[in-house]
Amino acid sequence: MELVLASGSPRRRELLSQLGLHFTPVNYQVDETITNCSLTPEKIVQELSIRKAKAAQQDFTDALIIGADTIVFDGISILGKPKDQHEAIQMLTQLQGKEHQVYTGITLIELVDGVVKECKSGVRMTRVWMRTLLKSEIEEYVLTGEPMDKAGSYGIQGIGATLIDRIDGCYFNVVGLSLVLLQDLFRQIDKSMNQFR
Ligand SMILES: Cc1cn([C@H]2C[C@H](O)[C@@H](COP(=O)(O)OP(=O)(O)OP(=O)(O)O)O2)c(=O)[nH]c1=O
Repeated sequence: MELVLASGSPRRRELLSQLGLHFTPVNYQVDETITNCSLTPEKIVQELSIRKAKAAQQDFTDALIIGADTIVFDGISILGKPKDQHEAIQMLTQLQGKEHQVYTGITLIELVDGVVKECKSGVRMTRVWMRTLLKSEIEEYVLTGEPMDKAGSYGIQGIGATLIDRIDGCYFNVVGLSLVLLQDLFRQIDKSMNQFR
């Protein structure tokens, strides 16, 4: 049985490697549109992590597939990755000087002989406090390019660290993959990470 990470995110790949796991990274185009506007942030990341894990199913027969999704919620709107620099500036203007929440959903699908044996999902939320930012600081940060592939338009693990006052909850959840949640999902389906080391 092989471990498959259905994600194009370099952060998620680094985090799995950090655990000493051997895995096959794959990246499929998944429709991330949410049509049901009444879905909670929890339900959205759960649903999208399921879609991402399912997309990889077609190419494997015996595998443990990981899918994940991260969004930012400030109590008003749900923020994904910005579509351009203008939107990144808008998001950071909205988030600065207050608290927001980062939600990451993870789904594990166990495939045996091409059939789904187990499918488990979980969600973690981390509270993040961003300091007050000057317009010029936001513009300078966006020009670094760092925000462009990140939910909420910042990366806590990079230059974005200088924008964050404090967090409450799992740091890795903000970066895109709560490792303690991943461990818990392995346990729920009676799998050990050691099998993939
Ligand atoms: C808030 C925040 C998000 N992020 C990243 C994590 C995710 O990679 C990304 C959110 O987008 P996602 O759609 O969750 O993931 P992705 O498009 O990067 O990869 P894939 O769908 O193929 O798995 O934002 C950071 O790296 N640092 C942060 O501080």
